[in-house]
Amino acid sequence: MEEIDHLGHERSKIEFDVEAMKIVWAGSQRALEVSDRISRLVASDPIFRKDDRTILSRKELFNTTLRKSAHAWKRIIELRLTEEEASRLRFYIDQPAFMDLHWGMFIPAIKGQGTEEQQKKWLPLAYKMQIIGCYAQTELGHGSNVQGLETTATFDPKTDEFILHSPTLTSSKWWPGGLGKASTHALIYSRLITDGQDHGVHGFIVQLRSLDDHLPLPGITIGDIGIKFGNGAYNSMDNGVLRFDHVRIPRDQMLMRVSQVTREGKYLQSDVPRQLVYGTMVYVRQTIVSDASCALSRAVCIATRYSAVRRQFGSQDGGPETQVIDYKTQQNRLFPLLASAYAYRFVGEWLKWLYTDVTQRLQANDFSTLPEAHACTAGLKSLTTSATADGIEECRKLCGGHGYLCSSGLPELFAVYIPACTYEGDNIVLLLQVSRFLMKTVSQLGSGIKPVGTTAYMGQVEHLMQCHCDVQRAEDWLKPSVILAAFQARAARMSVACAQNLSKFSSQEEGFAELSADLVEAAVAHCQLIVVTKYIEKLQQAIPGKGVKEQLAALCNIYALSLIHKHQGDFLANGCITPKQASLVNWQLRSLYAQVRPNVIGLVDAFNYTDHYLGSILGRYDGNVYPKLYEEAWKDPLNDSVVPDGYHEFIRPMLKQQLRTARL
Ligand SMILES: CCCCC/C=C\C/C=C/C/C=C\C/C=C\C/C=C\CC/C=C/C(=O)SCCNC(=O)CCNC(=O)[C@H](O)C(C)(C)COP(=O)(O)OP(=O)(O)OC[C@H]1O[C@@H](n2cnc3c(N)ncnc32)[C@H](O)[C@@H]1OP(=O)(O)O
Ligand SMILES: Cc1cc2nc3c(=O)[nH]c(=O)nc-3n(C[C@H](O)[C@H](O)[C@H](O)COP(=O)(O)OP(=O)(O)OC[C@H]3O[C@@H](n4cnc5c(N)ncnc54)[C@H](O)[C@@H]3O)c2cc1C
Repeated sequence: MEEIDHLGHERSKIEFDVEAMKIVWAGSQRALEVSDRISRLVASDPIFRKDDRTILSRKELFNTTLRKSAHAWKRIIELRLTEEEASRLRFYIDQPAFMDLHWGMFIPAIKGQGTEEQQKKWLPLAYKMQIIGCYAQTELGHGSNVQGLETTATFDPKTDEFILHSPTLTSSKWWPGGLGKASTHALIYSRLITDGQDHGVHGFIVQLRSLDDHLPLPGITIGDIGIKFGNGAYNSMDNGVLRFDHVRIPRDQMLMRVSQVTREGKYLQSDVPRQLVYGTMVYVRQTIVSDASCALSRAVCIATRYSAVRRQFGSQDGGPETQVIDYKTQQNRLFPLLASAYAYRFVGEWLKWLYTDVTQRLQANDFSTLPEAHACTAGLKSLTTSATADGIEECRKLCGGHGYLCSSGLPELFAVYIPACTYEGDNIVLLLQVSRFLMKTVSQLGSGIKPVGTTAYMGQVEHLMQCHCDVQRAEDWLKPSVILAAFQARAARMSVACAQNLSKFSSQEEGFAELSADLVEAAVAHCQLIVVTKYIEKLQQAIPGKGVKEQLAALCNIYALSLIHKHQGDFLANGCITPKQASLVNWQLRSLYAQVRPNVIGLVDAFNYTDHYLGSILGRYDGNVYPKLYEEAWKDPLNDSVVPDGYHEFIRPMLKQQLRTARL
């Protein structure tokens, strides 16, 4: 049967080169080729099917995780996939699994915190999957406050061993992914005690399960922590609980790049900063920013295609009703999310560069950029995941009732995504780290230390405190210099106001506690400025392809102006813009929406997602929504029988009872 493209009319209107945009989104021609090839490989392999995920029991679901992971690993070896291809394979399989923590945290932690000797011993085993590792930091009683962890690792000089122990219930490790059922080893974060002295939290490699029969080793109690939010979703992951009862490990299993314990039990600290113990979190937070663009773009792709298919009201003379995407309210909700997906893509690319740069510097013992790398990864992780979680839910609402069906793909996407606001650092806790960094920057302004990198704008603080926005007409809001000046003035004024208010308290800590809500808002303003700046810098590069740069520029303006509109309270209260200028923002936004409207299907096609990856009937590439929704409904297990299983036991007696009552 001939396939009809129900979105063909939309595609015929596109004014830019979609293939060229695909390259921009993927990062390079080669990255697009890899992505395209691997996504098709996954889509065509029945073991990677995922359409039944929301109706599987927890055990069945976990079993598919094991099957998919083992099959993926087999394919990686058979096809000799490169690291980049393997990571694409993981992405398109699209099921959280213990492998994520093994490759995403266990291995990076050994690389970042292990000595050369330790890396030589453990990495080959981990790379060949002869051991499976997880990252066990969080405890039942403490997650955000890492310094508050209670697990102890006490050195015993008699045997040259550490004794791992969980002294209280709240010291039980709780949450680590892969810990519950799959991992054989863990990187355990615990307090190091030598000679009765507590040296704070350090990392230790600990074997948990036998490599022969997978049973827990003596002294170890271990299991899964239970069902999490939503059907399917993150329940494919075995987040675990773990307790130690005086478990002994050799001394050389403490990761010793940052500090060491000698054979005699002496504690030594190298000149590497203590914060490197937190280095793996910096690495993962950076990856989470790029992941945000993927999750948001996926939801936006579904909502955009469906909004072009869906029609409500407005039929003239019996003609078709209006496509819901043509309602200005729909555009005002959807297009800023589309723009955000592109914005997070570009800031994610930049953050990856920043992380690579700081890693190279660390290897050369240059620690100067570590505080900025920490602030940027923490802040952007927080900003992008919060906006993405809200954005996915908005996309569900943009799809009306059908968005609530699991077959829309949106409920599972939302459920799997929202913990990103919590894991790798609660978003508020992370923004408070950014605000500490900002307050330090402001306090050093008079001391001759020139702010650099993402805080360089603070160097012009005197100008930023009194400058006036130059906008007279709506089109003036299209000038990058005008947008940047407004965002810089807002961020600087909010930070300076916080610093001034902090100085009114007798202690810094008291001030921080009291003003934390304002400090968080200042941190958000700073992070939004980073995203806007990096997008504008991206547009200064050569971007080939007919109309591609124009579309990206329109989206950049939508991103920035929709933020000014949303946060106009900040901009107005701090005198960065006038009420008249705020209203011109809306005029300009409407005109930008009209400019991108014919191109939105092209802009989501450029993500190059397969129907398998999208996992959504509403987001199908061909827009053939209604017949497929109808077909899908009949596949529900409830429809296996015409009369439901409980009819004779429950419904029939009720009906008969009513009949008898009625006769009475
Ligand atoms: C089948 C295919 C196979 C192939 C597969 C291939 C690839 C797969 C790859 C997979 C995917 C890749 C990656 C993804 C992996 C996983 C992601 C998915 C799931 C997520 C799993 C979740 C894991 C976790 O959640 S782990 C636990 C995370 N926990 C936290 O984040 C805790 C948050 N708390 C903290 O970070 C800290 O406690 C704190 C809040 C920062 C406070 O710390 P404290 O020491 O008390 O600090 P302060 O006193 O405030 O500060 C002291 C000083 O230090 C500075 N600081 C703080 N942190 C850092 C840091 N990280 N780096 C540098 N500096 C830091 C701070 O600013 C201060 O500085 P100052 O003294 O100058 O002011
Ligand atoms: C799906 C998932 C997977 C995870 N995987 C892992 C893993 O693999 N390994 C691992 O070690 N951990 C893992 N975690 C744990 C995760 O890292 C922690 O849950 C996270 O760091 C938040 O810590 P918490 O749970 O202690 O939250 P809490 O700190 O208890 O937060 C509770 C509330 O208190 C607020 N709050 C806390 N401190 C402050 C403060 N100083 N100022 C203002 N407000 C504050 C928070 O904003 C939040 O609203 C995972 C968690 C989840 C949900």
